[in-house]
Amino acid sequence: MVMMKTDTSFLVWLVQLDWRKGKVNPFMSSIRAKLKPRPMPLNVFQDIDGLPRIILTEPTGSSAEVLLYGGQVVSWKNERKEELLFMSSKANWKQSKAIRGGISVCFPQFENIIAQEQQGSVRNRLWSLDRDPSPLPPSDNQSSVDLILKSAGFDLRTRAYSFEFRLRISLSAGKLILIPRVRNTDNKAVSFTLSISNYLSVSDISEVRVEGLETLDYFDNLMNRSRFTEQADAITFDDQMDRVYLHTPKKIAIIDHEKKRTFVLQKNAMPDAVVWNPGCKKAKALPDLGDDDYKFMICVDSAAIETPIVLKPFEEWKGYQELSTVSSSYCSGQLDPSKVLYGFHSPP
Ligand SMILES: O=P(O)(O)OC[C@H]1O[C@H](O)[C@H](O)[C@@H](O)[C@@H]1O
Repeated sequence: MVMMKTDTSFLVWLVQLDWRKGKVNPFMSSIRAKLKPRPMPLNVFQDIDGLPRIILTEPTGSSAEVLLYGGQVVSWKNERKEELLFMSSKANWKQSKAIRGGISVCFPQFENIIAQEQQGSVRNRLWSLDRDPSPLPPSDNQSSVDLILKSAGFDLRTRAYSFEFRLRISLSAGKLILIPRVRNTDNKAVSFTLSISNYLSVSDISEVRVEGLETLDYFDNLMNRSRFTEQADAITFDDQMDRVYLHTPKKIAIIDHEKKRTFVLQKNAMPDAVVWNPGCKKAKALPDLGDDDYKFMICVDSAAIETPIVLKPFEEWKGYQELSTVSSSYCSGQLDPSKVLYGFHSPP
């Protein structure tokens, strides 16, 4: 038996041998296949509600959990095992409705066109693992997962067209990245709106400021979608809020004074941002939200709402969202929000 120093040099030798023979030897091919570095298996398990759940981990100790149901991220913990996403205390974990909390995709429409399937139906469907995420490189199975939802067998009713929705979810130290892609697999042009709905966990909504949206125009969903211009220096919350901010900068900071933590949301190809907190009254009216849960959550979503995305047949749209956290001491005046939003240089 020939012993080689490394698997790689042995493989090179096998390839050269096959090449010299001008044909593929099945015996050699099977040895080669066995020696090929195998990707680590995905960490998938069934939770108590029978929902397949994928656990992502990375070397500093942070983790994320993703459900095939809805392609939804239901947990993101930092290296100190603190949960960063909000999950409703009354979330419905059965496969019938969207799960209130975590990060979900609202597609192919943001508005509530069909009463039973508010904000798009992809969050109420069982996604699959995407074995071929190309042209993205294959993902590292420990810290990344690729999901796909194809419209085949999918009753869109008001929007009967075919598409493939791919979603890569990647975890790294202090960061959670989502790359949504939509391919039009129909033979006609299609249009859609979407949002990546981020339920962030906060200490107390009255202690939260959202920065980066000042001076922008927004639609107020609580005022029949009337258009206003933001006058405040930062968004603060003392009641229900439901707004779509238009043409936002690529970075938005969500500053939690009490926790001394700032979430930084960075996004691409999704020009709008939804800011939602149900406040006390609406929280009581939502059957899958605890009465006091509104205090501990804020939704800041990456979205494309004002101008629908139009795809020609077989064209693909690709978005990007990155969530990260930085510790902050805003209440003691140490955090300069412009540094969080624009780095250490002043905005141009
Ligand atoms: O109850 P859902 O369909 O999950 O929607 C929850 C909320 O999502 C968004 O933020 C919308 O702007 C709100 O109008 C809506 O109430």
